[in-house]
Amino acid sequence: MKAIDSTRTIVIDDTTLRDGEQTAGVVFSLEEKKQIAKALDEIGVGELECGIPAMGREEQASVRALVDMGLNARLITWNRAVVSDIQASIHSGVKAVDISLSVSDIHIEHKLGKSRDWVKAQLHRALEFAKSHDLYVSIGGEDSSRADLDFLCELTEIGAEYGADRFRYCDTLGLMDPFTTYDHVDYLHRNGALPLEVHTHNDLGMATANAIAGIRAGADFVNTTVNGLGERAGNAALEEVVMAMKYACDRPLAIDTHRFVELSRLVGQASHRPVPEWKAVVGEKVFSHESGLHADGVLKYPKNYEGFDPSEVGLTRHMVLGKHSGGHGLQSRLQNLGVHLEADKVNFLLQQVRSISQKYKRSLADDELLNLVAHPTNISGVING
Ligand SMILES: CC(=O)SCCNC(=O)CCNC(=O)[C@H](O)C(C)(C)COP(=O)(O)OP(=O)(O)OC[C@H]1O[C@@H](n2cnc3c(N)ncnc32)[C@H](O)[C@@H]1OP(=O)(O)O
Ligand SMILES: O=C(O)CCC(=O)C(=O)O
Repeated sequence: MKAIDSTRTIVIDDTTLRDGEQTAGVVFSLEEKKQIAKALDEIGVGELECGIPAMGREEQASVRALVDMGLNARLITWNRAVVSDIQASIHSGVKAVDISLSVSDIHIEHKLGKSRDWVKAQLHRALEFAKSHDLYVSIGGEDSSRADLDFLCELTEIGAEYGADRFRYCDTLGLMDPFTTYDHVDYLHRNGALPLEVHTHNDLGMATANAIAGIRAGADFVNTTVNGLGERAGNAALEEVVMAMKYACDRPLAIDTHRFVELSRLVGQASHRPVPEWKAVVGEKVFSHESGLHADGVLKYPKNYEGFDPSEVGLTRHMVLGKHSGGHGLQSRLQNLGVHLEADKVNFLLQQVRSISQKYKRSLADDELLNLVAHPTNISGVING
């Protein structure tokens, strides 16, 4: 497995506004799209895949409105390998397009009803048109992970000949594991003729791992969505890929992570897909500590049980009292509340905390703890609600 060379520039192409909005039932208003685009741009995301102009006038107007914001990020649209789709993108004002074609035999036969030769000819036609309009082009290899890798290499050669800028390897159905993703992308990196982009889906829960594997194997562009929104089980989550690059790969990207939670909540609301409390990196409770040994460890030195500081992504730490608590965690909580008890009283209180937590199947609030300190033997009398 290769280390990620520090001289490589890895570009995030975030597709919250395209694949994210393709999530069944999700629609962003123009105002929401602008807020999301602005926030992504401000934190340093390099590219935004921002819509599908072929859908019609309203989508074109929203892409145009994003273009008019004058963001630093490159705006790119999704297009079939069809001249009229690309024309619609030009009409919307973007200077970069993803030109997508199904590349697996399954799709070529059973979706397009065509042949590999048709795919090559269609790509050629679309590229000639796009390049005659000076567009930056990523070739979108839909269903690449089920395609013949040598056919993909052939497509990159056609792409290079007609001026395409990169090839997007798509695990469209999210069927890959990181090891095979690595092997495929590595093969294309060594034998293909274009820089690579990876687009991974989460159907087997491996989108982020596969995105990282693709980068390790040589892809310089990676697709993400905020909260991992996207078709079916979603895409690789922006916040996960960025934090994994920093902490799993020792290769931080130039992204301001402090606004991840703000961005996550914005997209959660706009998509009507609230963010689960346990969502990796941005879930409200992913820095909550209840278990005795963990709480003790965190109180002594947070890095004992936290991979990074919660403030780095805009979260805060919660110390929770419940069934699994230990004496140090309880003592610390009491001290924060201005209560000082001897060790034997703390031990007794801890047993009461356990009983309450088990009986009511939850943790204890501060006022319940204070009530318990005042009335240590009256368990049912100290509980809220
Ligand atoms: C894996 C992905 O996420 S790819 C992105 C998919 N995103 C979307 O589909 C969302 C937006 N899509 C749309 O608004 C519409 O589907 C449109 C505007 C693109 C096309 O609409 P319609 O013309 O009504 O066609 P419809 O979607 O029903 O069918 C798709 C047609 O495009 C063809 N097609 C599909 N992909 C491609 C491609 N990459 N290149 C060329 N043709 C394609 C299909 O074979 C079918 O053609 P047919 O009519 O000859 O059978
Ligand atoms: O660019 C493409 O070809 C399709 C991208 C995509 O959304 C996918 O394959 O899942």
